[in-house]
Order: sequence, then C-alpha cells, then structure tokens
Amino acid sequence: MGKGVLLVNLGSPDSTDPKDVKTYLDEFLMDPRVIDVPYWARTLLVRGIILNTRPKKSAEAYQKIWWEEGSPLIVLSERLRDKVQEKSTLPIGLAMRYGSMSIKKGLQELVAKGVDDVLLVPLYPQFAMATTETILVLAEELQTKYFPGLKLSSLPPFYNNPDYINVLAQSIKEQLDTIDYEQLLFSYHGVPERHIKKSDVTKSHCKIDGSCCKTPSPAHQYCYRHQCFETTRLVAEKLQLKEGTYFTSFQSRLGFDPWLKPYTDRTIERMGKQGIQKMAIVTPAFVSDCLETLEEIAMEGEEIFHEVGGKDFTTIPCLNDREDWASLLSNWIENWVAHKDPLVVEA
Ligand SMILES: C=CC1=C(C)c2cc3[nH]c(cc4nc(cc5[nH]c(cc1n2)c(C)c5CCC(=O)O)C(CCC(=O)O)=C4C)c(C)c3C=C
Ligand SMILES: [Fe+2]
Ligand SMILES: [Fe+2]
Repeated sequence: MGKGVLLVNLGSPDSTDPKDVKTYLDEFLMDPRVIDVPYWARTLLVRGIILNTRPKKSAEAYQKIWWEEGSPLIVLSERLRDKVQEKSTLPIGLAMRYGSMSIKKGLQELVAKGVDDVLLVPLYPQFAMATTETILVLAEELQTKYFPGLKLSSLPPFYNNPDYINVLAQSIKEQLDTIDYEQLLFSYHGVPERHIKKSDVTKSHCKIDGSCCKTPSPAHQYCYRHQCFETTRLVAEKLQLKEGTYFTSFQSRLGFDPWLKPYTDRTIERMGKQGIQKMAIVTPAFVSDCLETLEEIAMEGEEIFHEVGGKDFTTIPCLNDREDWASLLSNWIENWVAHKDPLVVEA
C-alpha cells in the first residue's frame, strides 16, 4: 500500500446546456458552506428562485468561454495534474468539489491503484469556508462512510508561502514587462461578509472595518479577507510595486447580502472614470482560468472599462499549468512524503 495525491478544484458543468448548468448549480449552491442559511431557506432561495433564471444566464456565459476540449477550468486542471504526475512517482489524481469528477470517484481511483494514504491538495491559495473547508469536510465524510482504512492529510492554504509568492509574482512580471500600465488590480473572488465572521475562531476579531485584517490574530488562519490582502501585499513587495499603483478588490458577488468590498466591477468603473487609461488585472484566488476570469473579468470587466473611457485592459492569466507552478506542487508533495512540513521547500 502507499501514498497518493488528490488535487481538488471547484468543478464545472458537464456542458453548456442549461440543463447541465442547472444540475451543477444545484449541487454547488445547495452546499451549506456556500449558501449558509438553514436547509429550508436554502431550498427556497436556490430551488425556488435562483435556479429558475440563473442556469440560462450562466449557460450563455459558459458558451462564450467553453473550449473544444471542454470547460477551461477542468482542462487546465487536467494539464496541471499531468505535469505534476510527470514530476512525481506517486499517483496524482484530480477531482472537483462539484460536478461529475467527484471527490468520491477521485478517492476510489487512488484506492484502486493501491493508495491508503492521501494528501488532499485544495487548489485554492486562500482559505474560505466555501472552498477549502467544504472540500475537507466532504472528504472526511466520504472517508468515514466509504474508505475507513484511508489516511487523509491536506495541504494548508499557501497564500503567503514564499515559493508560491515567487511563482505568482513571476507570472505577473512576465505580463507587466510587455505592457504599459497605470494600475494593477488584484481581483479575488468575493464571499459574503457573514462567511468571514463565521470563520473567525476568536468570535470577536473580524470586524470587516478595514483594520482587523492588519492586526495580527489567530483568526487569520481562517480569514479569507486577511489572506487575500496578504497575497497582494507580498506580491507587491516582491515586485516592488509603488504604493498607489495597485489595488485589491473582490468580484463575482451573488444576491443582496453584503459581500467583501470593494467590488471589482465598481473599482474598474471608478478607475476608468478617474482617467486611468491602462490597467492590468490579476486574479490570485483562482489557480486555473475559469468562467470568473475569462468571462467576468476578461470580457465584462474590459467592457466596463471601455464604457467609461479606459483604453488598454490586460488580463493576466492564472498559474494554470505553468512549469514553475507544477514543480512547486511536486516539491510540496515530496516534502509530505518525507514527513516534512509540506509547504517548506528547501533550497
Ligand atoms: C454564494 C455563492 C458563492 C460563493 C460564496 C462563492 C465563493 C467562491 N467561488 C470561488 C471560485 C469559483 N466560483 C466559480 C463560479 C461560481 N461561483 C458562484 C457562487 C459562489 N461562489 C456561482 C453561482 C458560480 C457559477 C457561475 C455563475 O453562475 O456565476 C468558479 C468558476 C467555475 C467554472 O466552471 O469555471 C470558480 C473557480 C471561490 C475561490 C470562492 C471563495 C473564495
Ligand atoms: Fe464562486
Ligand atoms: Fe480580519
């Protein structure tokens, strides 16, 4: 018996058919860590309201970005898995939290290869209840129910890991070196403010007032907002970005609750209205390009910028299957095999 790795990303619908999009959104939005209200209220909201209109709208958005081979998020995750596999002697599996490539199937495939000790790698740099936590909780439930002999460990969030920051900064630099820009926007997927408070282990630290995330606290181990601002700060330090030339915002809000601010769409609009002509945008909450980067940012974001008079809008690709990113993941895996802190890469 032996060790194996399961990379886990968010997942996509099977196709751009509104029926498949509805099936996917139903599983996604009925997750209590995504829409965190009591079951009856979630059912009413998701199945009674959102799923009546959203699948058609989302399907149209997916149609704009879909590739011959399928969903960009899935194809890019598969390419990454293949590159990591080339660099590793362990079986490297890939699963999605929602959709057909389930975590259960991913674990079954590893077990069939003789694996009894799995490192779960949630493909999210920053911790969030709606991403990392839901993967870990589901994997533990599956282990209890179907794989009682399986040992599970997980790679911690790597939002501030120096080697990850190097790779991310390098990927940004390669783009910035080829363009002229006035503002670099770091746009992270948003979450409802309520999620941040729920994840606060101290129950009193997070005030979402702009200052709490800068004050050291044990709450930050699970504070998505803090972790996003830290990723920006560390990349800005690494690239020696001048104060005032970069900014952090949050995208993709859904519904009427307050989400993390400032909002990306309003920030792009503000920058354009303030006379910024050239902006670049990077999306470090996503390791693979997906609907939220290829459509919401690269298409809708650019349209907003142009509407208010902006000119050059450069979207920086996610890490996707970059060689240095695949090498870093395989180094972390080697550390785990050697029983070392997986996130420490020795020189
Ligand atoms: C309450 C709703 C949502 C929360 C909270 C949320 C958090 C969250 N999501 C990602 C990453 C991705 N989200 C993607 C798509 C997407 N997200 C939501 C809703 C919430 N996300 C919806 C309804 C959708 C589907 C598309 C749509 O209808 O708008 C994707 C892209 C998937 C793809 O197939 O390309 C990613 C990736 C993070 C990182 C996050 C919290 C930190
Ligand atoms: Fe999302
Ligand atoms: Fe905070």
